[in-house]
Amino acid sequence: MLKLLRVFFEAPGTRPWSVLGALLLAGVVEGLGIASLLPVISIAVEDMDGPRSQVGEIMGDLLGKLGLSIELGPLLLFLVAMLILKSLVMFLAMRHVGYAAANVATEFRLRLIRALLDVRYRYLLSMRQGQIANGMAGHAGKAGETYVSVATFIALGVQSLFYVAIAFVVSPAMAVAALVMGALIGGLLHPLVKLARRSGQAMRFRSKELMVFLSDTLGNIKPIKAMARQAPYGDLIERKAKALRRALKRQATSKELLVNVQDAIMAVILCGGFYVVFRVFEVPITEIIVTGLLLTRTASIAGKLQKAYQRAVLVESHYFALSDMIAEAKSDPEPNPGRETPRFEQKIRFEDVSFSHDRAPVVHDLSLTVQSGTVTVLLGPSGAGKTTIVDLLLGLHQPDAGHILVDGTPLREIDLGRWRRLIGYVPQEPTLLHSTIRDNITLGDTGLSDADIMEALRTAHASHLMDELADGLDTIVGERGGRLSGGQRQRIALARALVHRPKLLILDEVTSALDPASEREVCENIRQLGGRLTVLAITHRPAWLDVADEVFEIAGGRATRLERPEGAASMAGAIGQQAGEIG
Ligand SMILES: Nc1ncnc2c1ncn2[C@@H]1O[C@H](COP(=O)(O)OP(=O)(O)OP(=O)(O)O)[C@@H](O)[C@H]1O
Repeated sequence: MLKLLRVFFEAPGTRPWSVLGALLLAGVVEGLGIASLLPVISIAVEDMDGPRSQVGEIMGDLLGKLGLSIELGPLLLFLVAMLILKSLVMFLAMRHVGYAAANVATEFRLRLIRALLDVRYRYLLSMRQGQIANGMAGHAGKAGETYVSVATFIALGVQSLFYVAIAFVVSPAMAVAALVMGALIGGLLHPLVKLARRSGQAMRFRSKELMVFLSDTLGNIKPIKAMARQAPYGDLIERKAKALRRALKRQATSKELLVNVQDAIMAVILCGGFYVVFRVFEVPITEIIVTGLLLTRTASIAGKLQKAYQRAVLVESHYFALSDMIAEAKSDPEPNPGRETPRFEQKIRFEDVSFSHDRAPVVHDLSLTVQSGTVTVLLGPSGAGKTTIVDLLLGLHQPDAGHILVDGTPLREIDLGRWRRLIGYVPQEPTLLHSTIRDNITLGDTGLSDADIMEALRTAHASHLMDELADGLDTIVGERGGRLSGGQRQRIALARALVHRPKLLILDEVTSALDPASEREVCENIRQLGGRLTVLAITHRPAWLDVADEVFEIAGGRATRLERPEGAASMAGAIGQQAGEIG
């Protein structure tokens, strides 16, 4: 219960106190309306001369102060006015709850994205994309639902509190009896509520598992189809889907059990309670009718209250799973202790750098130098550690030993944000956003003009692409850039890396999907940037040889500088040999 109250008061993007204030106001107004029933009923049964209840007295005084006489017409008008006012306040409060639910889902999604943008890179590597997608889509939507259920539960709770309070004033004995009945119902249903909670958690776990798996499936659909593995793969999916189906069935059972057992228990307890109360206590006729009405209404609200609680319990695990996901990501932010501003005017130096992802070292006592304004190429067999070296230079990983120096300043003393803003980076498998070419190149930076974009596209040998596409820069590239060829995707990714005029351009197998002629042109364009741009390229492609000033072979965790005594031909041989090893 406390956990659910936390949802109401702590959910992001909501105003709990104003909602609570409106709910209380609605309760007061409704209470006044109901209390005005007492004199109405007294008049109806012509009981005005008999003993009047305390509430009847109070209402009489209040209506007198408002200038209303204790007559049926004005009393009914007052009752109707109060009930309409209550509906209006309730509408405003619950509409606010609906808006707040939309805020909760959106705010959670934004918080998760922001947390992931700032998290330590190693943490991101350990997360599965499907898990994140599930958090964004499934959990966030359900978190909004959780909020609505909790707020509805609180609204009904406030309403029933007012009913019970009035019942107390009208007939304390009946009110006590009602409370005892409520406690009995709650106590008897508690095990079923626990069961519903457990089945909700199991369903969430299974559904997350299946979502992650389905999202991975989409990433693997091409090889599955290419090798005609649909049938066995379909069986695998079915086994996982069956586990979710079992969890859903258990959830359906516990839900229906709760609803129907609740109705049965309530019927028994209410009838029994009424029998005892009416036999033991002699209650005036007006009080019997009013408290009867109040308690019937309270019982119906208690039923709704129970359902809202049950709904909240079923979906709360999504809310807390997402909160935990965000808290976990926030608890592992990327370290950035450095304060120095890098200039990068001379060189980058790796000095005896060692690093391991797990236990086995990937980079071991590695030393190499990248001179500013040159093109440096890293070669090496697959898995040799080339991408890891680049990741170390980007500050995504920290060396276990040794130093990376930028113009003599250790990278760990340099502010990583400022350092990375000097870098243009194209990863091995560039993935484009499902958006326009403009968005893909600027990544949301509105300070970049179309002229900047076109210049970057020219350097990436992709400006002619704009003439071929009907919508030019506004062309939507499709999911993961699926509407473009592999080579076109790489060129857009290259333009993205060049558009903010970096000082250091890092290219990880960037021309691997290009035809030799396009590759030569890209290399030549990059060569022409020489002097004001330093290029560090991972490649197996001989075309890079013509533009490389330095070539390092990465093997056994170390870098060996390849000499160029016989000129380009021997280097081409070396690169060709590397490419052969990879192929
Ligand atoms: N996140 C990681 N966790 C554990 N091991 C990793 C991780 N990333 C890479 N490795 C391992 O580190 C080694 C070097 O990987 P890296 O990607 O740097 O090689 P590479 O030379 O760039 O290979 P390729 O040419 O195939 O891209 C490999 O053995 C790889 O399995």
